Amino acid sequence: MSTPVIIVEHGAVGYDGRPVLRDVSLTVTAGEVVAVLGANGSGKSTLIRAILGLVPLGAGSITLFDRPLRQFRQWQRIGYVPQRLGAGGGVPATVREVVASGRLARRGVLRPPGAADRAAVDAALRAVGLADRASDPVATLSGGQQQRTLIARALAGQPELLILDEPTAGVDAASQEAFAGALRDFVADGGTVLLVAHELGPLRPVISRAVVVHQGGICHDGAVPDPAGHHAEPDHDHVHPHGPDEPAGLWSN
Ligand SMILES: Nc1ncnc2c1ncn2[C@@H]1O[C@H](COP(=O)(O)OP(=O)(O)OP(=O)(O)O)[C@@H](O)[C@H]1O
Repeated sequence: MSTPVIIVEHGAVGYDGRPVLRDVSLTVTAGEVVAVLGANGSGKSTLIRAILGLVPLGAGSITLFDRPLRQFRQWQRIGYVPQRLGAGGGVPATVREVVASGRLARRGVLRPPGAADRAAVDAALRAVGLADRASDPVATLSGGQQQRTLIARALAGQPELLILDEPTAGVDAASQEAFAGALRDFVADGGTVLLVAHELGPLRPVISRAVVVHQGGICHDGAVPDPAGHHAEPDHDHVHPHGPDEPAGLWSN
């Protein structure tokens, strides 16, 4: 039996007293790539935000790397890529600077970057195919390349677990392929992945298991459903009702 990395037991989460997740149980073990699927507003993002401690559990429990979430402090073991780049536009950061910011949790803010930091940033840029854009301002990149920059930022921290919220939504085909390759390498090196997805596309062969969130619970946990399933269809109508509440701290620190 593989080592559990995430355990959610009977988790319930709501906003302003309105339940979104009622009874969710999920275990992700080391080396898995688990896709969280489900209709718009079913609570996929809420599930991963709860796992990251960004929204409180109303009931149940979450364990990360054998530690109750409440006591978990080793956030450098987890790389998180939120759904959107979010506010903060206008900051003329280069791709390298953004990716290098993924090292901060490891090296501390006051210590200058060393050879290991530079090597990790270079490796992350190569993994997502952006080494040649390292000196360019992020704002000059396409949406897909910006998303790849965020993924490289998470990889640069050399996490053991990557949590990604719709990493390929609205992303060009080349970026999706680059991302699938980066994920494959990450898992080959012993990493574990939990990601929210709508269309799996090139990711499909990398996914080892799918869970489908429906009506506050998990209605499927197993093989990746057929693409004919409504949430996996490429032309599935998908809108983003999210407000400006994406956790800026995890992006900007
Ligand atoms: N911060 C919040 N405050 C209040 N309600 C919220 C908040 N975040 C999400 N919700 C609501 O909770 C429900 C689940 O949202 P969530 O973002 O988890 O769904 P999702 O499955 O990720 O959706 P999508 O596929 O559209 O990204 C939705 O009805 C949403 O409007």
